[in-house]
Amino acid sequence: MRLHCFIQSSQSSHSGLPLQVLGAPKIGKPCRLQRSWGHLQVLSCATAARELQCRVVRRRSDVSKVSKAKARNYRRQNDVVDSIDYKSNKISVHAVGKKGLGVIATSSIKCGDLLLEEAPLLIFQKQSFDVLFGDLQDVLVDDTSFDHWEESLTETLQSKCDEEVRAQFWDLADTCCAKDKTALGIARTNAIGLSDESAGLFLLLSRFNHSCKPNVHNSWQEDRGVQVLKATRDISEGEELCISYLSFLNLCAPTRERLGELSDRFGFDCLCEACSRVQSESDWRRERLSQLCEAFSRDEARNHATATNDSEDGVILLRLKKRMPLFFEVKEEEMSRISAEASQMRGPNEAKRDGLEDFVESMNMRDGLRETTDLIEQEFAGNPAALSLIFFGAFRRAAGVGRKSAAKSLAKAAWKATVASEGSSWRAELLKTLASDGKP
Ligand SMILES: C[S@@+](CC[C@H](N)C(=O)[O-])C[C@H]1O[C@@H](n2cnc3c(N)ncnc32)[C@H](O)[C@@H]1O
Repeated sequence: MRLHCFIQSSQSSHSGLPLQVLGAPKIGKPCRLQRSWGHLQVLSCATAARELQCRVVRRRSDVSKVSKAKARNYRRQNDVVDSIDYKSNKISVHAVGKKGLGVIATSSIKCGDLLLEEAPLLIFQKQSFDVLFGDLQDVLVDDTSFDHWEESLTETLQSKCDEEVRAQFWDLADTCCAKDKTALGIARTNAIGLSDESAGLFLLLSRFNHSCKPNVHNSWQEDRGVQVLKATRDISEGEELCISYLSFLNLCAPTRERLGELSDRFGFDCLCEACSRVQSESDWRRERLSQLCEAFSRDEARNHATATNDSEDGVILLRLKKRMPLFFEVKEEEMSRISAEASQMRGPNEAKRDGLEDFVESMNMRDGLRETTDLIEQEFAGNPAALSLIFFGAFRRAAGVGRKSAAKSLAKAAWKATVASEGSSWRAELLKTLASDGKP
């Protein structure tokens, strides 16, 4: 059953979801998002899609006058492309063949260049996760729930967003619907996990397609309320800019598994270069990388793989984790604990015996790191976000067994890689401190 059919057949009425309006976070000024969310937050829409070095350029002067209905059909009537063109001297939205629209480099870009900082248009709270990330069939089973969400979202957009932002929202891709777009279909296609507790929808970030060999890294910086996008390698003018919809550990799965995951969770057959080329060598390298990753960041790998139980909540959480494009999945509180532990590093004899001996036995850290960084170079063009994950895992291991000077060097390497992939985030700041004196 298609989503649009379902809407037409539904008779239920809107019972109203709690909504909150927030002022838009100011880029550059720290702002902590409110915790007392309703199901859905709407940030001030006039300024919701703030970008750095990137302004919205309207190629068609009549787009802001496009009604919702027209906006829904806009892409069909106009054969895709160019309804709205977000342009800066570095990035621009264009048609990229079968993938629909995508983001293209309009000039050459250096590794570590900041491409975009964007605040979310919508923030969804945990209660929305099943409708956003659950199986489409399950969402369609309960028509009351579907209508409830559809009407709530539509009304929110209508009442809280100006016409221009509404047109941009309705212009986003909706891969759930065969015919007319729905607000929920757009949200399901474009919403992105921010944490275990929230997801967001971004107007420009939504135009970035996925690649299993991404050249852009996006990180959610909660203290500033923005997604920060940075180039993970040098990029030539005209190249498509792609993020990863999968976490790093999932990117290390063999091609067939990745294709299955992307098809199951996102409903598309991946056309990226990594999935299109001859796969055997790449699959071998990724398999080896995932073994090494697991050794370096054993805890995160375990959480990532098993952060579920048989409950529905557990399954949704696991799906969310798998689609969070975070390479560096460590919470702020956990980082504080780690840094506190690191500041009191104990000698090897006092080190905990919970598997660390196995680790030291089975792996020569230096050789392991060299092999890992070589593989990341070959498979992911030296992606600094992947490197930061590895160096941070190695730092934790070294700190855990009391190898203080190795731990400091690894914290320094993790700090540099984090700055390259995220900028001066709180994680980078903490790593910098750990690299200098081991204390937060
Ligand atoms: C968040 S949107 C990305 C922007 C979208 N292409 C557009 O036209 O607005 C996600 C959708 O883009 C398409 N897409 C993204 N990455 C892709 C890839 N690697 N291969 C094929 N399709 C892709 C899929 O249809 C997917 O559901």
